[in-house]
Formats: sequence, structure tokens, C-alpha cells
Amino acid sequence: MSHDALPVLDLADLHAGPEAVERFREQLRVATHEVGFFHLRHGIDRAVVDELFATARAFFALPEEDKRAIEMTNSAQFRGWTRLGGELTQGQVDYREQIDIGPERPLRDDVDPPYLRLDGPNQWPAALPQLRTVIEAWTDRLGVLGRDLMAQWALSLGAPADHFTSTFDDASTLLKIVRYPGTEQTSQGVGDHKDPGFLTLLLIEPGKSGLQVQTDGGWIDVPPTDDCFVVNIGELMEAVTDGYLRATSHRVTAPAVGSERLSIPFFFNPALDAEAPVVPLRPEYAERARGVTQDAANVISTRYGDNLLKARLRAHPDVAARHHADLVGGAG
Ligand SMILES: O=C(O)CCC(=O)C(=O)O
Ligand SMILES: [Fe+2]
Repeated sequence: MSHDALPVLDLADLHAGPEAVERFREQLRVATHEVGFFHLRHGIDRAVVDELFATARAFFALPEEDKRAIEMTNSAQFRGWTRLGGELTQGQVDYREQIDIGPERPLRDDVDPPYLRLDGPNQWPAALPQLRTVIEAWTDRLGVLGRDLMAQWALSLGAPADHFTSTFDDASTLLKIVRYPGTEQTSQGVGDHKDPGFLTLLLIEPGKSGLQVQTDGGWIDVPPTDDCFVVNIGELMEAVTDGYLRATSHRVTAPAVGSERLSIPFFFNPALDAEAPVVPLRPEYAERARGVTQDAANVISTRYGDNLLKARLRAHPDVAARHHADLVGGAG
């Protein structure tokens, strides 16, 4: 089926009686079977969203040396600031700067299997302590929402509500705060990709376009939509539903010169060592499962840590060469 706009779901439906809940689940299943992307009206106070973007702007406005002090290249865990042009998608440079923040954990002694190297501390900017406060509150809020949505997905597919619960007990979420400056050098803000995990809750700075999603009918522009997340599923959700649900390629075009675009994607994912639990699909859905995408250049692993490490090594070759040369065939 071809689509020229994303479906819009409303979280308020989950508190509006059994019929509304049923409708929400149906929309969730259909949207992620057919498109893999949808708008989700969130009902979050504007003041919360405004504070997030004000804090994000304050971070990007810090002096270069404050950001350089927390460069991702310092971190074997791929945490911290990536300068403009420091990231690749499909081998091409992305024109964005960002900070990556994961669960705050001590460094581990045991790093076998290698994905355990991704556990560890964040790098927070010393000059902007409120970044940590604001982001930790946001991450907690989105963790609750992520768990609720996973239960709705399970029910929508014919599985018990708690199908995913234990998988997310020790969630290994990832949050990025991203800035795309306007440029004439390239149209690539971030190149075509699928997200490697389960679920992405993307908050885009109000009023900004630039996100494009691949559908059967071609690439479509996602228009700015107030008070909504853009939600998409990642490769693991495709894998556990044998392709009944679809991880969809997307990209961001660089904004016009003289403007910029901020976004805050939150990737809701299980523990690194979690094996993604296959969903027992209702027979009428199993019949329409397409199988998992087979691509020799992007093999999907159902162990989250393996799938994440694959994506991180590919996107950040400088971090890979410095800290993980043994995994990428470097000098070591
Ligand atoms: O910035 C955006 O709107 C999307 C970013 C994205 O797709 C990603 O970081 O995975
Ligand atoms: Fe993405």
C-alpha cells in the first residue's frame, strides 16, 4: 500500500475507554506493518519540550573547547560529542553534530562478548550541569512510555501484554541530541538508514521539516507536526515479527543555509545481552509476514548488543579505530 503521509496516533486513546484502546492497538499494528513510521500525539506540556530544546541549544552554544573535552573519541562506549562531519552513514559523511548519552554505568572488567564494551559512563559537559538533569528526567519519562507501547504492540499482534516485559528490565536506551546546521556543501544531514534497535521516539524541534521516510511509493517528507513524536521501529522489531512489522529507511536532509534543525531521538532498547523474544503472531498476521530483510552489507542480529555494536563501529570509524581496532581489522 502506498502512503503519502504518516498515520497519526493519539496516546490519549489509551485513557479513553476500551473502544479507544482497541482502535489505538489496531492503528499501531497497521501503521508499523505498512509504513513502519507514525506520528504519536504525546500530550506532554509545551514547557517541558521548550526546556529540552533550550538546553540542547545551550549545549551546542558552548565554547568549542568545552565540547572537545567530551569528544566521543575519548570514549570506548561511543558516548559524548561528535563534531560536525564526524559520523558516517553508508560511508558518506553526515552533516550534523551531536551528543550521545546512554545508561550511566561503571566500566566493566569483563568485555567478552565484545558488545559489553558499550556499557560504561557518559561524558557530561562540566559547563552545563542542567543538561544531565533535563535529559535524565526525559529518559525516565520515555522509558515509561516505551514499556507501555511495547505492551500495546504485543497485544496488537496476539501475544500477551507482558511478552516484552522482562526483555526491557535492564533497558539499554540511547539518547542523542542532534544539530543539523544549514549548509551548501551537502544535502546529507544524516544518510539513509534503519535504526538498529526496537523502538525510536523522535522529538523534532517544532516547525522543522527535513525528515524523509521511504515508502512503497517512494520517499515522503515528514511535515512538522506539533505535540507529536515521530515513532519508528527498528531492526529488532522487524526480526521478532519475522518481518510482519517493518523497519523503514529514513534520512534527514540538511536545512537551508542560515537555518538549523535540532532533534532529540530516543532509542528504546533492551539490555545489551538480551536475545530479542520472537512474537507468536496471530495466524492471519503470520501469513503476511515478509521474513526479515536479508542484506549482506547489514546483517541483523537478534542479540541487541551485537546489532548495536555493528551500527556504532560503522558510524564512528574514528572511535572504532582508536578503541576497537581488533574488531575492525585495524592495527590493534
Ligand atoms: O534527526 C532526525 O530527525 C532523525 C535522526 C535519526 O534518524 C537517527 O539519528 O537515527
Ligand atoms: Fe534513525
